[in-house]
Amino acid sequence: MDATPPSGRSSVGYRSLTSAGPGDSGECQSPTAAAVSNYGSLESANRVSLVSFSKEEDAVDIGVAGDSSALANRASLTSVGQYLRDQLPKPAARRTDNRPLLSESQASLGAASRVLLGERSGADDGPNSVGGGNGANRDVLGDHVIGDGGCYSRDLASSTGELAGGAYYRRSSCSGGSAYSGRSRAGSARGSVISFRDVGYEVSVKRFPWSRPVRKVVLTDVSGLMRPGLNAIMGPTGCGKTSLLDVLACRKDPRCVTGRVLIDGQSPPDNFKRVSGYVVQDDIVMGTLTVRENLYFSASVRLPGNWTREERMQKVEAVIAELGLAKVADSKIGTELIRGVSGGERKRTNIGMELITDPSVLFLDEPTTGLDAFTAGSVIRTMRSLANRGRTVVFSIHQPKYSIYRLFSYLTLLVNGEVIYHGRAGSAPLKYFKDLGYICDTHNSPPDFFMDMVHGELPAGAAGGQALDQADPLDDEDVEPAVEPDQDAQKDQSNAIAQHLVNEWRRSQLARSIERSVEEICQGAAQINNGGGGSGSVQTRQLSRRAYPTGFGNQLLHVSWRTWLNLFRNPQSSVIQLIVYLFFGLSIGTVFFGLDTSLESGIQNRQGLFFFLTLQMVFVNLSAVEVFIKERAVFIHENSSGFYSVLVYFLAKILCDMLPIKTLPVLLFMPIIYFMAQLRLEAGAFLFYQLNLVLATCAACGVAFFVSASVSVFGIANILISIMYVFMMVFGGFLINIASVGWLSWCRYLSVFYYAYAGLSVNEFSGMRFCPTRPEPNVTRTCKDGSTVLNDQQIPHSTPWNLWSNELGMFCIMLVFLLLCYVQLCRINKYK
Ligand SMILES: Nc1ncnc2c1ncn2[C@@H]1O[C@H](COP(=O)(O)OP(=O)(O)OP(=O)(O)O)[C@@H](O)[C@H]1O
Repeated sequence: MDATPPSGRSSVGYRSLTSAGPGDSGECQSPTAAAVSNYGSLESANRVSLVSFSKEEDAVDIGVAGDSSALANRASLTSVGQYLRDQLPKPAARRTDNRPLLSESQASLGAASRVLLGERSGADDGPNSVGGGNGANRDVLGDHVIGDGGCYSRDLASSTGELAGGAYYRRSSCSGGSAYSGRSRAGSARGSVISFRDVGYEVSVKRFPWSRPVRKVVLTDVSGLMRPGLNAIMGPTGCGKTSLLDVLACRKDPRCVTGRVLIDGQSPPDNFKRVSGYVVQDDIVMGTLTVRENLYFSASVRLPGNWTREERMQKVEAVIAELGLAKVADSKIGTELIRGVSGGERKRTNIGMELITDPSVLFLDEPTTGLDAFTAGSVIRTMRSLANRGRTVVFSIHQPKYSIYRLFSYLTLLVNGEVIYHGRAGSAPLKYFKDLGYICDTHNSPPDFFMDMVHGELPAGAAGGQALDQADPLDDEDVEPAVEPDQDAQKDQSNAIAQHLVNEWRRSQLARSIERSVEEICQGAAQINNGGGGSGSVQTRQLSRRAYPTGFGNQLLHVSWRTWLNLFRNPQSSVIQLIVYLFFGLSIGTVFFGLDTSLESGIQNRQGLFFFLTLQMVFVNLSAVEVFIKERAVFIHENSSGFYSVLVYFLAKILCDMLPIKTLPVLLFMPIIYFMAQLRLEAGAFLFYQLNLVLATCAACGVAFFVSASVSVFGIANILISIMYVFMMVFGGFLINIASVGWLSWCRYLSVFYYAYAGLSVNEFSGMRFCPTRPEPNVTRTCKDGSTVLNDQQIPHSTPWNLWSNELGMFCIMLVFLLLCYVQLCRINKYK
């Protein structure tokens, strides 16, 4: 075939896949890739990879064989001794666990030497090993036999007590050794192997809230392995990429998931979400904080409590260096108002937040979405370098450009929730599809080819087994004429092709081999469980009980610190609130200036003033409904990832948001009104006035917090809080005489307005006397006591309890709604 790129066209990026070579049968394939795509020839793959790749990036064409060869290459470039030293865990400054350091070193040394020597670990595979079993398995997971995969085989066996090196297993497994007890340097994590069998995911969908739920199948019988390296999940939009990623990351509601997911051959521990890294699609770092501050926050709450501040800082610096963020480390991330770091740097900071714990597995949901091509490339290269250091990186991606695709180690292609390919990336899938009669045009990028294929948009011939590269398909005569597509026919065709590809995959040797391997892993897991659990499962149970890496006090300190910093650096809303209070104080003080005790105006003006005061104290809290809605995504992610407990987050909001932000303006500016209006000039009465207003605003804020924690949509929350406040206002006692509403009069006890207004009235009117100052002809008017005014309004006032019961009422409303708010925060669905 003629593999020469057409002149004048950019083909540099495709060169490695388009060159002819041994085993090349016409599709986009390089000699090295072609050699390795023959799954049976593992040794030859190693040999080729060892001599072929001088650049780390090139190694990806052959998947893990490439990874291991890259490691070996590096080793040969430096020196074997140095390489081995690099692979060994560095002695910790102070041990925090009682695991034997020596056995860790021995395990790693063994692993490293096997990589260097190219030893096939099948030789010492245990009965449960991935690489063990029949030849077909060995072919499929041949890549597994070397390096990390080989470690896995030994690790699984070690957990049954057959081999030494259990410490290694515990560290690399998702039971979280690295997260809680390891003090490894950045990048020293060992990737776990995720095996999944017959995974299904179904959701109930309602067209309208009142409709009957309809079951929607999102994933069907998905099986496979995610190994150390860069594991991409690709497919057309809506095919279930994110769903599969979430199922593997244990972030989907288990009630909707069927099948089995194992981490390093064992069931994921309860705290798997906390020991693995998960980077959500939308960036959720605090925009007002710098890159370093965000990372330090993660280090403060996610690293074990016995780490010193210096050690945490070192870890942060290591992550900054690892992700190439040094130049922007002290720049703010950015908000709508603050211009911050670039999109790629923001994404890398998100990744860094997860890398702080050295997770053995890192999940990323569409990490390139919203980024330009260059930035997307730099993010994937960052992920690639993390994978090169031994991590298992699993991510969903839509349709990357070629230069990104060539960095993938493994590829999972989904269509309509089913697998059509799972295995090495590079040229291997092209060969697989070519065998099915779908040929990648020499000008086409593999990701584009996959999408065209599943959508039935391959040019005639390419889907029929004929190579298009006999003639240049971009010659004018060969360019297909633009035809208006028939949407329905196209959809039918694409569904038919998708079904055909799914059937072919199920029938394929590759799929069966992978299934057998996964089956063996599952059986191994069953044996471990039947045998009372290996050391790994014991570790898992212990870590499951220990919910958070740091204590309550430490979490509260750092979450409060971040909340404060956020408020301090984003002062607009608090400053506006202060200005509103100042304006309100001065304007109301001016209007009600120097209230007298005349019968004509003294009573009415005081009642009007108390009405406005109460109104202001309650309705100023309308803005508080956004508190939990705005941070909902951050809270869900951080809480489910084990940053802090719900109680810590809740208390931090009360201590740093509600108390200072709500009470300070009241204490500062409401005395203006008191003294301008010349209310009762007694210290006790003044202090009671302040207390009354503070409690009123806190109770109203409690109601707003409850609504904010219950609803995720700001518009709905706004309507709900308005309705609740208006309901309370109706029973406040100043718009309607409470006694006149009959049996509904009990509703006043649910009203902040009622308590606040009654408290102010009793405080002011008790003991006062209002007398006529302007005589009116033919009318005899007498003075009126304050107690008569209160009696007229059905406000009890005869005992001190009548006064203080209003404060207690507001305190109880605040407490009840805050408790309900806490319950709602706990109830928020933490599954995606
Ligand atoms: N909780 C859910 N409720 C209803 N439908 C859901 C739910 N989760 C997933 N789906 C549906 O399942 C399908 C697959 O969703 P998923 O987000 O996994 O796809 P995707 O391949 O990641 O899509 P995209 O590339 O557009 O992000 C979609 O049609 C989606 O609407």
